[in-house]
This record gives sequence, structure tokens and C-alpha cells, in this order.
Amino acid sequence: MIEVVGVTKRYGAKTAVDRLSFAAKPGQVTGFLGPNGAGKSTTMRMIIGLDRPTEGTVTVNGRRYREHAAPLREIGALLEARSVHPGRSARSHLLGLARTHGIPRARVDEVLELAGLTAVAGKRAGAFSLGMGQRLGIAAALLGDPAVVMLDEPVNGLDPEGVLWVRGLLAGLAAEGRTVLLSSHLMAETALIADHLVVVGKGRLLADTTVQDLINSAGTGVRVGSDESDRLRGLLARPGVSVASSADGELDVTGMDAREIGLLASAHGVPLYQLSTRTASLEDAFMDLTRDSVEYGSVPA
Ligand SMILES: Nc1ncnc2c1ncn2[C@@H]1O[C@H](COP(=O)(O)OP(=O)(O)OP(=O)(O)O)[C@@H](O)[C@H]1O
Repeated sequence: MIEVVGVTKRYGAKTAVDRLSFAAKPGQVTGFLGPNGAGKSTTMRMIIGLDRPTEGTVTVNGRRYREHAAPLREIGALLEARSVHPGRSARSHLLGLARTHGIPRARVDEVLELAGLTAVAGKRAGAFSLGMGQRLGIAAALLGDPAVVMLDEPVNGLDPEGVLWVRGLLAGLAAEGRTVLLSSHLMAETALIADHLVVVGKGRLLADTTVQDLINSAGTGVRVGSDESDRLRGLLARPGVSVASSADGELDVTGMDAREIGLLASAHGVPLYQLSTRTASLEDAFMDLTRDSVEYGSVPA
């Protein structure tokens, strides 16, 4: 279990994390989402004691990171900037880590196998592709057989087979009852892996929810096209129904489903050329949620 309680992190005048609270629970994959600069990496650094909160507390399995006697056995982490000596082989890198924690040699071979790196275990890590480097980072995170696994952008640089491998691996870790936290700025990708979502923007909590609830909260609507849209608009003017015009003159209706609208139009002889239910995609839901907290948004054309 990871618990972040009332955490603020300031760097001089910059507030990177702002009164943030959430928990990542055992048996679940929790997706930690937010646009660039939202404070995800800062929060993850505080979870593993690389940074101290200005205010608030962060605990892993009930204790601060530095209070654990063998932290690698409590939480395994892959952070983006993790460095591996380029001249060392994957195996010697992992053996070095294992030695500092009294982890048996056999476990190094196990995680090499798990990460699909056995065949290249003797190669210099400096010659690794980005994807192989990610696999090595994940292998290192799993070395101590930790109850909590935290990965910053784990699918970054992985090919489709690698992405599937990460998905399966994380689902398996959660099914074993472990706590899994992964960060991303890709909502759709995260929704395929995560059970629960924590969304942040400008350091603040924007949502702490399940994937399904987030889609539902973004709402669904019906797009209706008619050459007699003014008449249709009049017919739709009733309590609980809202009608907006789309850029190309069609109507976006909420509060009535497609069938009800079709029957109403038909009963009044209003011809329709389009009637379609629009389910907000996850990316739409994410954009809606984070619109006001994107630091470096692109200017619309
Ligand atoms: N050491 C630091 N000194 C000053 N500002 C910092 C420092 N570390 C992070 N920040 C600022 O804090 C904010 C949050 O950064 P952070 O890297 O945690 O965001 P992020 O959500 O991980 O973003 P990304 O998705 O781009 O990795 C940013 O505005 C960043 O510039």
C-alpha cells in the first residue's frame, strides 16, 4: 500500500505538488495520470525517499521509505532517470543491487528470465535499446520480490510485444495481491492496464476514480443532423434536455437517447440525416479533466 497524505512539494516559488492525497491499494493496478509537469515524477520521488515533502507524509506499507530496513524488499521502483553504468552487463548490474540487499544470486537469474533478458544478460547495458533498458529497469524493480511495485512510464520505448508483456506482468503482480502504481500521460494505454485511476494536474488531485466512472462522468450525447434543425430544436426544448449546435450545424443533445429523439422527429415529420450516440472516449474524458491544468498546451490552429 502506498499512502500519500496532504503532500505539498515546493521548489522555491514553484509548487510542484499541491496538497495531494491518494492511496494505491494492494491487489490493484493504479494508474497515475497527468499532463507534462503535473507532479507525477516528483510524487514518485517522494514515495521512494529521493525527495522530501515540504508538507504532508508519504508511506509505503505503513512506514516512510527510509524507515524500512530493506527498502528494495518493500517497494521496487523504476523511475525514468534510473541510471545503469553503461559498461556493466545487465547481470552484473542486478548482482550489484542484489548484493547490497542480501538477495540470493538465483533471484537475479529469475528476474532476468521474467524480463526476457536471459539471452542478453552478459551484454553491456550501454549497448541496450531503450526498450531493453526499460526491461532491465523493471527487472531491477522486481529483484527484491516487493509487495509494492512503482513504475514511471513503463511502456515508454517498448515495442507492441513489450507493451503486451508489461500489461500481462502488471496484471499478474496485482493478481498476486501486490500494489502496483504506474504513471503515464497516455489515458487510453493506462485504461487497458489499470483498475483505478488517480489523475493530477498542476500538482493537484483532479480525480480518484475507476476507469468506468471516469467515462460515465464525461457523459454521452447524441449527434443529430437535420435540414430542419430549428424545428427540431423547438421539439427538443423540454426539461432535462440540453441542445448545443456543433461547428457544422448539427445538434448535440444530452438528456434523451437516440431512440427517443428518432421517434420524436418521426412523429413530427422532421427528416433526419444523422442520428448517432457519441460515447466520450477516454482521451476526451482526460482532456476535459485536465484542460485547465495543462502547462504547455499547444495553441489551437
Ligand atoms: N528539482 C526541481 N526544481 C524546480 N522545479 C522542479 C523540480 N522538479 C520538478 N520541478 C517542477 O515541478 C513540476 C512538476 O514536475 P514533475 O516532473 O513532477 O511532473 P510530471 O508530471 O512527472 O511531468 P512529466 O510527465 O513531464 O514527466 C514541473 O513544473 C517541474 O518543472
